[in-house]
Amino acid sequence: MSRLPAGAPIVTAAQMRAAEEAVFAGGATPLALMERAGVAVARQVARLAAGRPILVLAGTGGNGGDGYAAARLLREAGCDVRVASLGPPTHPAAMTMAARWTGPTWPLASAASAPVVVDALLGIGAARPFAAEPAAALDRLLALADLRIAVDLPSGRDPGTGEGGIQADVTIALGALKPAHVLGDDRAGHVLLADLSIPLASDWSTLSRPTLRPPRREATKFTRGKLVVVGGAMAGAGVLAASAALHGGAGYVILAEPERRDGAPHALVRRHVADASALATLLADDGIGAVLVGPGLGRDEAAQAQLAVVLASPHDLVIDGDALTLLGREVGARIGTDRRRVFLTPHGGEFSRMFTGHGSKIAATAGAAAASGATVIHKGPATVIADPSGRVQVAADASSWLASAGTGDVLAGLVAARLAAGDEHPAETAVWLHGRAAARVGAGLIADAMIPALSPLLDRPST
Ligand SMILES: NC(=O)C1=CN([C@@H]2O[C@H](COP(=O)(O)OP(=O)(O)OC[C@H]3O[C@@H](n4cnc5c(N)ncnc54)[C@H](OP(=O)(O)O)[C@@H]3O)[C@@H](O)[C@H]2O)[C@@H](O)CC1
Ligand SMILES: [K+]
Repeated sequence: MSRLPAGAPIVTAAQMRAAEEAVFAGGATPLALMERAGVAVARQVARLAAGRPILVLAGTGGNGGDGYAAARLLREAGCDVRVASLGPPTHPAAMTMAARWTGPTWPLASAASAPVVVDALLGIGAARPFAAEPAAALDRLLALADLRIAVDLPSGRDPGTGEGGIQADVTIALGALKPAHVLGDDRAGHVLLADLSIPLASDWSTLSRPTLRPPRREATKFTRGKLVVVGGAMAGAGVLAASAALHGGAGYVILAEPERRDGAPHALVRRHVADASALATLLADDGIGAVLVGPGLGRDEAAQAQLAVVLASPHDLVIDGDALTLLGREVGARIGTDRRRVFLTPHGGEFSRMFTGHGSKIAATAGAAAASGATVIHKGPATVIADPSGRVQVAADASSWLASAGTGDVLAGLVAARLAAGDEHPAETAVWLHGRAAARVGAGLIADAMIPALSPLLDRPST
């Protein structure tokens, strides 16, 4: 997945159409808007084709209209362009664009391929799978291409969920990103966003770059963020989370462990907490900024008792791993968000054990946040962060090397550190730091290696 623009709105197909209607109500014509799309597509295709012959596959709707417009502009610019048509356009503006195209045109079934194929068959209006004949022609034409550029969406991809569609190398998103550009598999390839000057308002966006500031001059280790990480049966998970919290900006991190252990990092304050009542005593401290529970916790009775103590404490919470599974469907009833902030960090399996999600990953996560009153950080190739107010940010371009043991513990520690340190957007900052640290470590990363990569990011947030 490509590096997407930060803080870019993500809209549903319905929101996109409503935004277009508002532009038309303001006086622009559908033909003028389609021409803008054609200009944006032609510019990118010319750059990417770099002189190679181009075949534009044109559908019958608005997406096809964009294709005819781009084909004309590319031909006027001196490119070698042909069109393969799915059939006569039915969309009024597309009919005009097809009439303005005077270059060579073949039916899809009998067209020869080209090194660069531009897929302008279906965009947000894809209504059903292709019939057998166009599907076979499409397979043949795409198989012979060196570069496959999709206009707006890879044809057949569900705009809302990112499921299905042809395999593209590059997708030019028109006007705004849709969920299909950030969710699902890699079939959209490298996503480019073409600005068509369509005003948009959305609660959903790609992840924003965080504002990171050094500690205040008068800060102490305690005011910078005092965090308790509740460790459990798997000692390494707690240490990873606590270490990430230290390197992620918390001033004082206590790792509460069921057994006496020591070792690096020595800046970590280790407390032996033999049972739930000892944990309750430790948590009876107003100076605690946040508590993290879940990494390596286990799922036995002792874990249940620890979790109950954490939930009974008044502190802001980050709940991860086994603790999420222990909460299951009761999560909303048990966490109590009226007097504190709660952050849940499930991967897909944990999410489905807690919530009955509907619709796309974005919609399901937003629904989970609204239902539970917590901020939900739904991890995966696209990590969706939804808060109870309906605000959603999506981090879709993280390294696939993050699919590795312990990286979730690092993320949970980071969220907890930012929460304890008073960051206004702890989830967003943590996910951003996590993604950037992974990028710095690169191929073959292990979770331990991400931790030293975190601190430099606090100093140079723009890298
Ligand atoms: N957003 C913007 O601001 C702008 C958007 N613009 C562009 O408009 C696009 C949306 O246009 P759209 O609404 O006409 O839908 P689109 O994707 O062309 O598909 C509908 C057509 O495909 C057909 N069809 C459907 N399924 C099919 C199948 N399986 N097999 C075969 N045919 C099938 C369907 O036919 P029907 O179902 O009526 O038989 C209908 O003709 C958008 O993605 C963007 O590219 C720009 O022009 C301007 C600015
Ligand atoms: K397309």
